[in-house]
Amino acid sequence: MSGNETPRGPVDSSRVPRYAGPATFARLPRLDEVGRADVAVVGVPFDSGVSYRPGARFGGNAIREASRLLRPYNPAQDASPFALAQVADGGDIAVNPFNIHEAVETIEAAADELLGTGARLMTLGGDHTIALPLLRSVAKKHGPVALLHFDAHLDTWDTYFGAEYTHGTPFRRAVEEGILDTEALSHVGTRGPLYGKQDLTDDEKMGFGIVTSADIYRRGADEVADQLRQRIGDRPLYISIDIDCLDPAHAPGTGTPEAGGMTSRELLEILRGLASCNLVSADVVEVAPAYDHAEITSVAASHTAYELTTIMSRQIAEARAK
Ligand SMILES: N=C(N)NCCCC(=O)O
Ligand SMILES: [Zn+2]
Ligand SMILES: [Zn+2]
Repeated sequence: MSGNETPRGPVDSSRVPRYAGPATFARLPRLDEVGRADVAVVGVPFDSGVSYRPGARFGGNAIREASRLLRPYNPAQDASPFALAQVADGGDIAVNPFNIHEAVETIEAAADELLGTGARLMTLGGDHTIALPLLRSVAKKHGPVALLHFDAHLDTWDTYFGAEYTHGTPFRRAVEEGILDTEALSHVGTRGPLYGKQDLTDDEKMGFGIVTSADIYRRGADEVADQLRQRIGDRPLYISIDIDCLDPAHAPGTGTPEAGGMTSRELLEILRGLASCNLVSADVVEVAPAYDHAEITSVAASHTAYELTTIMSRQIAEARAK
């Protein structure tokens, strides 16, 4: 969309019931229907990097299904994200499930192509392995980026069974590759048992700060968001959200659940508190619908992607108005 075209929004739910027709994210047009987008929502059906329960390859489509109920106006951010900018569903990146190295390359190349059109990416995973190629691509465009990583887990481990590309290792690889701005890296929602204390020492050496799920409970979402915002400043920011950052009560449909997590309300409120950050792209990963009930997890993930999309759309509209 150029500056003065009106974005094409979702299917009108007062004319076509929201449960009818194919499920694109938020019932938005497909990318090939609008030509180009300011925000491209893409699925990455890949889960060959998991260490425990598989099934996140089905996450993107589960989120799309759950997102049928999203409405066009977001009161929490006082914005109509799909009117402010062209948001479109770019479909899935087809990746090889039998060759992780090839899959990682395919994801990076597809992200390069989409970012090359000027779009920001809202990626629906897939397991957390996919954050590495996405960050590589984003860093090619913006240089090393600030990272907010919402997750029960650190995902800065070194290898599993000798494998360097897994869902527990993307952020160590990213630090090694110099694609993250090590002055502005935070995990949010961290909790649960580790392999040893060294995990934390290593993680700190890489430059990460940690806001545990207990910190969020004690200090509240607003204070946490303020602190994160200060650390990030106006750096280009990537937000990676592993849905297992939520308590299993709020997100049972995931592969490596850990008790004692934040609520979906806390996650959404922290994100809203980051609305002024320069969000260049984001992902929501690790939704595994086979373990879900009543779409609890995919509803939470769809609202999470909606808040992230709203932040990006508002910034695109503001930049255009200048
Ligand atoms: N990224 C996610 N969801 N989990 C990583 C867990 C790695 C482990 O099994 O220790
Ligand atoms: Zn996790
Ligand atoms: Zn993760």
